[in-house]
Amino acid sequence: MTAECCGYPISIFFIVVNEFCERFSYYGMRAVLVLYFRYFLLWDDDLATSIYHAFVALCYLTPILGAIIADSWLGKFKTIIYLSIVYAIGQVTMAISTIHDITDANRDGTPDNFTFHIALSMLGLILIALGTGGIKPCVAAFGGDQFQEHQSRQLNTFFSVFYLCINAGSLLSTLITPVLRAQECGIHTQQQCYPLAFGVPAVLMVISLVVFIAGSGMYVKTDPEGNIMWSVCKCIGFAIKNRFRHRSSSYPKREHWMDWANEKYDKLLIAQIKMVLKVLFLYIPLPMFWTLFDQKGSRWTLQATTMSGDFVSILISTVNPILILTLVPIMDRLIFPLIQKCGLNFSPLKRMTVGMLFAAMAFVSAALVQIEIDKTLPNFPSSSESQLKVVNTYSTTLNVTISPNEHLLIESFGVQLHTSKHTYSTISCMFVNDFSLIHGEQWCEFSRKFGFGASYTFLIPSTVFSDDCESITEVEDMKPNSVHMALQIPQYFLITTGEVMFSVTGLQFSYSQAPKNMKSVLQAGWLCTNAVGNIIVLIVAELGKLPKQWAEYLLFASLLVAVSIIFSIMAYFYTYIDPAEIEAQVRKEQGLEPEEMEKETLEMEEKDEDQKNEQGVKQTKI
Ligand SMILES: N[C@@H](CC(=O)O)C(=O)NCC(=O)O
Repeated sequence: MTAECCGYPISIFFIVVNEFCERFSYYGMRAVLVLYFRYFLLWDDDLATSIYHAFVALCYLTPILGAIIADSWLGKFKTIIYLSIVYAIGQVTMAISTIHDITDANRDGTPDNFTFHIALSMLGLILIALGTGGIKPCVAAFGGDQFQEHQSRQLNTFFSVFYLCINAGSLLSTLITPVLRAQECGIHTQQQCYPLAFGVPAVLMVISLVVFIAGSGMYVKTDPEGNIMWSVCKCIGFAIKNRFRHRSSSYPKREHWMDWANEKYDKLLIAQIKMVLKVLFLYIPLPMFWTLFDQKGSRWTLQATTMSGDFVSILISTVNPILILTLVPIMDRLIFPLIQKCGLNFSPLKRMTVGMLFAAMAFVSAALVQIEIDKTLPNFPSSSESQLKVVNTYSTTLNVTISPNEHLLIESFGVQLHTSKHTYSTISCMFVNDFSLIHGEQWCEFSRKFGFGASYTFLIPSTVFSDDCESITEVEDMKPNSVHMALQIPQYFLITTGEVMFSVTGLQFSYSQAPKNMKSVLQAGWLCTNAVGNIIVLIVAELGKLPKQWAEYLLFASLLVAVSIIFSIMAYFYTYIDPAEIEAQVRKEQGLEPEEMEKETLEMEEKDEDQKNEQGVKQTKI
């Protein structure tokens, strides 16, 4: 019997605090990672973005490794501890790799040996990906293991609270670590403080580990049952081979193709594999949701850069966790109970379908915003056009004729300021409020707000300093961004509502439909849908360039609607199961472990019928 508080096992307190600290560590490090690549390692945008995406994809591929280790070898508890140690070492390695003084022998403020910093940071990132991905399927499943049969309502609430902790950690760290980076620190020279920005997440990871270990005495720990993954693969392989051997129509058909493993494998294992395969089959369309969802970090952020509003990047990266923190309680406490009161069965798979439709609507909203933005963007010359700018400083209007077949020779001008030889300069700046021209003791100052996205040309006559600053003419080549970024709020609201319906429910569903010894494996399968979704984004971004961004948004929205229709059909034919009951039935048929079975039957009878309805559970025999 585990210690309880308000109907919840006390041990889950340690698990949710552990998750909060771990997610703080992960998202905090991620918030400054691209900046570190760009401004510390001095990589270009493309390399920085590619390595960043490769790292994120790796983080969602390693869960399968963690699940195999947990379910087959070490058990969830030990796997979480060992991989958290690897994770913390990775974070510390990463933080050390950002100390510029280590290789700054000439003390000029920049590292002298970039290879050292690159090698150390790559090692750190690999360890972090192994750690964060490895523990990810185990922590949620381990949290679920703490609940007993009669606590199914509390179990659902746990998954929501778990998701809240993820987003609280993400929100705080996304706000804090960029501020830490902006501080100055160093031994020989003062530079932007990357060691602090990466060091604080490393400390949080150590705290996360300590909190998890502190709860040791209270956890329900289930032992791994041998190398389950290997047995599963062998059993599936045998069923396929056996089916092929008996392909002639003279052999009687079997109810399920996995029944062709009956000759050699335990009925219980076959029943468990059937449960897992049914859920994995249902996962096939799911990556499409993540394909859209993960574009909020790329396409939508880029969209925001063409809109007006200050502090865009900080606000944008926190909109999602802020909305999650508000929407999860509203959904759990208000919307879902209300739907249930109306007598509607809003089962997990229906919620996930509706979640997908919300994500599709978010992309329609993004397309509408894009159409508004496009109206305000300047027309850039296409690959078959040139653009001429004629600045007429003559005292009267001139006619310009352009001969269509004439070839233009475009000269490039020097771009250095403060030298009299150069006549033309281009400066791109952020937050320009003051702009001064200085010539010896004389100066002209322009003090006003220059809009984001705008481009200005200042025509300076040769007489300016003998005449006066008024003779300078300012031309607005490109208008400032005028579509306000507040217009993005509906799309963020829609995608986050979709996330709550899809992701939180998917997490619960993956746990509830998995046999006891394969819970982490199914969590890993669930996380893999995210990795595949990210890979689709990379492929589509590379291959399918549509001429108009809004058209691409609509294409993604239509694809997700099509996928959600397919998913709803698959979901219609899916029968919710209670894995424990099926396992007990199989054991009964095998005449095994009577005492154990009696206990399970008793527990099942005690189950609250209402709680079953809430989950839309229909008992069935596989
Ligand atoms: N909403 C995201 C967090 C974020 O993007 O800030 C989320 O909950 N992700 C799930 C996770 O496990 O990190």
